[in-house]
Amino acid sequence: MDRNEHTLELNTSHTAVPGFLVSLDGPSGVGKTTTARHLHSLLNAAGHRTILEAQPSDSPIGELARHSTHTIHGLALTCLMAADRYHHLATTLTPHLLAGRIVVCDRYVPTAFVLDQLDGAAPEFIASLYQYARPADLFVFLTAPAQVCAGRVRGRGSNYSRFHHTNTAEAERERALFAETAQRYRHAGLPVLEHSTESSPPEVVAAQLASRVSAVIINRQTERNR
Ligand SMILES: Nc1ncnc2c1ncn2[C@@H]1O[C@H](COP(=O)(O)OP(=O)(O)O)[C@@H](O)[C@H]1O
Ligand SMILES: Cc1cn([C@H]2C[C@H](O)[C@@H](COP(=O)(O)OP(=O)(O)O)O2)c(=O)[nH]c1=O
Repeated sequence: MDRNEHTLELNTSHTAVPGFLVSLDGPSGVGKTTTARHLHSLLNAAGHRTILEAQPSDSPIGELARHSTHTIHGLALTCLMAADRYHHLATTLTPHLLAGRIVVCDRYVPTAFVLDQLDGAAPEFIASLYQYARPADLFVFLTAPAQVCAGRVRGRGSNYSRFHHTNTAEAERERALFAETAQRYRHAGLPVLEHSTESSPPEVVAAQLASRVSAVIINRQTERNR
């Protein structure tokens, strides 16, 4: 086992907490925000008390992080994103989870493994930085080919972040790092679900994902009630 896998495995006491954290990660333009919104509605409609959150968060730290990718680089940006993530966990995610809610989070720690590496941070450093962050109960990785993601980013417009890749070569580097990160998480025994957004419209992608996510939530609830 290498050091990253070890660090990823350390923190598993969260499974005793009543709520359920579903994270959605994947390359820019893959459809995280669109899918997360649909998933939130579908899970609520299915009777799960669900909250929609996103990272960077809407706190002052998150707003600074979101709009600083052109002015803050490297380890400074890595640490700013981590400060936002720990603050978001303490002030928002953990209270919702303790109240037994399902939280859908648009980006979580897996994004750090990709974007912070693109900005020069070593994976060992990223793993160590997040050793105290509660793992998600289900890590969803949305997938699509790089040219599809880059095309969607171009079509969406309003690309204020350095990580909104419109160029297929950059999008491919990002896609490959997300695939590697999903593999790293799987290897560490964490619950990973990969779901393609390539060939179906957002409502269909989200409906298929909602039924996969619901099954995992119900399974967890059954285990807890045993
Ligand atoms: N399944 C899909 N099929 C086609 N287009 C999609 C799909 N999901 C999202 N989109 C579109 O792709 C663009 C990027 O989606 P968005 O949710 O903003 O991605 P992300 O949050 O991953 O950057 C948006 O214009 C959105 O409407
Ligand atoms: C959560 C997170 C976001 N970011 C960057 C990626 C995003 O392009 C940027 C702004 O986030 P956001 O406004 O949510 O855009 P996106 O739709 O791409 O998620 O912040 C990081 O660099 N590291 C992180 O850990």
